[in-house]
Amino acid sequence: MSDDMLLHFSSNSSNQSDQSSLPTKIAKLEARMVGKTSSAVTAPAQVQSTLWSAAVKFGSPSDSLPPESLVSSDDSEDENGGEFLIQANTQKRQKVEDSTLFEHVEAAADARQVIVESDSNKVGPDVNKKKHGRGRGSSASSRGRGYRVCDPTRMETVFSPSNGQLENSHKMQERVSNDHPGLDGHTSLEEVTSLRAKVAALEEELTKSREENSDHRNQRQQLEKELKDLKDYELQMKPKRMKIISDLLITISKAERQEARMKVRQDSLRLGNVGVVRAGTVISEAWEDGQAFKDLNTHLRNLLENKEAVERQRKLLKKRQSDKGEGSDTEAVHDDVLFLDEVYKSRLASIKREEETVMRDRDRYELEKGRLIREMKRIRDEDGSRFNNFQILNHRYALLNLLGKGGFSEVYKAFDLVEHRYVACKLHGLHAQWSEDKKQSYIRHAIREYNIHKTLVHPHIVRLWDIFEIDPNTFCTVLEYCSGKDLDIVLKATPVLPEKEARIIIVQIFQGLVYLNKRSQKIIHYDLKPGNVLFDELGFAKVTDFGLSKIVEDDVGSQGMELTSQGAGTYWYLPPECFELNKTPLISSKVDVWSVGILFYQMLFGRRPFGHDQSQEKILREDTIIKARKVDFPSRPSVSNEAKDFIRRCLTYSQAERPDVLTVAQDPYLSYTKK
Ligand SMILES: Nc1ncnc2c1ncn2[C@@H]1O[C@H](COP(=O)(O)OP(=O)(O)OP(=O)(O)O)[C@@H](O)[C@H]1O
Repeated sequence: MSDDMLLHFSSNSSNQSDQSSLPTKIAKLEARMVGKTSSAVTAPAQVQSTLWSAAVKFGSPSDSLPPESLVSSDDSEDENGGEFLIQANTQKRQKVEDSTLFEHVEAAADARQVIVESDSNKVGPDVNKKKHGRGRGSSASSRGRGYRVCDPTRMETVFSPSNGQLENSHKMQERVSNDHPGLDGHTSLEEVTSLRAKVAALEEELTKSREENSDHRNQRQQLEKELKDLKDYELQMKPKRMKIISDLLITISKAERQEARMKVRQDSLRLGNVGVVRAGTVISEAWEDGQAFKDLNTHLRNLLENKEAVERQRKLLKKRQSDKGEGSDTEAVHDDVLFLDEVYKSRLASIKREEETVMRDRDRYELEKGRLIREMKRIRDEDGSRFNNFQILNHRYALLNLLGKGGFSEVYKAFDLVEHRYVACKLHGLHAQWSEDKKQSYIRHAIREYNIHKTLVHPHIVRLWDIFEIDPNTFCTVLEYCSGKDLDIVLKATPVLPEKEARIIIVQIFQGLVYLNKRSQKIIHYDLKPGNVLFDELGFAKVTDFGLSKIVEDDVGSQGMELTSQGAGTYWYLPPECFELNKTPLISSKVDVWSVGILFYQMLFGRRPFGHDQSQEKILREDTIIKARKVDFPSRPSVSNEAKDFIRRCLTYSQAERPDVLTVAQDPYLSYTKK
């Protein structure tokens, strides 16, 4: 809005001030219209142009007269139309005059509002928010009126900030009153008074907002300082907190170690221990059975003696009967013999039942003995380990107790003090006496394994979190911790699993394998065996150990990739093609299919189908797997025909005919969908 606005307004209102002559003018115009003189169009056109100009300047589009309507009225050749035009224009003019007057007062008020707002815009974000709320209300009302767009830049040209905007708004108001006598009325004075009150209230609010703003700034500074102090404190406390957590974990682990050793001592008394045996000058270790085994053996011996005694008596009875011959009182003798024989038979049956119970107990003790021997070995390995004193590795992994020792590594349960979770730290040690070449080859192998494993993220594959060097001869890989033991330990405790349980394990392994085979770079695990299937606390099966894994390159033909590391792996679980000696074998994901078939068989029948009782060396020497053309199933335990057929498919001798991982994954036997 500018001075133009006032100018237009005053020109318009001067027309209006000439109201006394208006009826005369109208009469004249009507007379001309009746005579249809050319001037009949001119006079209303002037009125219209003034009105239009005023309307454009002040009226909202909806209230104002659009030029077309004026023109079309002008263009009308109809007599009555001409008369109507004059009346209509007169009414319209009156309307515009009224509205411009009203609009003008409001324009002044809004102008002040804008000034206050533009001032408050400089106050700060919080105040702005408040003002925006109000601003939106104001602009909405402007929209209703149409033309009064709250444009601070336009307003500033009228209300120069040189002497203070609010002062200017007062002046503006005065100018509006002076320029337009129509505003001197009672209503406009009231309006002005109310506007002044509004301005005063807004000024007060502005002052308050400024104060609030300054308070907020102070508060913010205070909070920033507090945050910084907290961060400093956190930084200072972090090592202390780590220390407290690791101390607590160490206390728990020490208690666990003590408990484990105590249990081993107690179990040793019951089940046996490793004793030192001297044979001349040679000292060796040998297992000595504990009291439970001794008692069991005594019981068995007694039962055997008892059985022999009863059988002896039975034989004598039969002999006596035959010695007495035909001449005796046959009927009475016969009854007596029958009676005694029945007593002996009954006793023998009872001895047999007792023997069976004792044998079952012995099997249970044997399993406990196996667990005890493993635990003894673990404790011995833990005691002999150089990592057994609760070190914190890489400033974050608190080593706790040894989980087990593999061929070249020790696996410790550990706590990640940064991520606050249990992990398994696998410590790979290079033997000091190894040649440099062997060390380098081992490191290359481990890095390769790490590079394969680190990219694998799947619920049925153990996660690899980290790798770091401990010293030139030792490095550590950090794995997802699986608290539920591995399948090897499970099968040693319970050699035969129910089909349902075995099947769900196989399904999970296949889900992991499908993931490996759907990646852009397919992976053959190549070392699937019970020890490489771990369970988490919820019982989810997870595949681990990618030390022998192969990445299938893109350019590999349909037959598979060349097996360059022949001889590695665990022979019970490898398919016939891996033992091919005449040429370099070609392998594919079908290797893993065979291995899972063996695993499934072992879970169901408690033994491996090929070379179960043979050593690795004997399997190789006797070509056990090369001869493994057909799989046989024991009659017990009973297993479904579907399971047997599935195993047959996995153990298809011919590599070409054996299904690959993705095909087996579709096998109906593995499907859990409702039929
Ligand atoms: N991520 C893990 N979570 C829990 N326990 C684990 C984890 N990884 C390995 N273990 C346990 O640590 C022990 C040693 O594992 P490792 O893989 O070194 O031995 P292995 O498989 O017996 O030997 P190798 O790999 O040399 O054949 C095993 O008892 C295994 O169950």
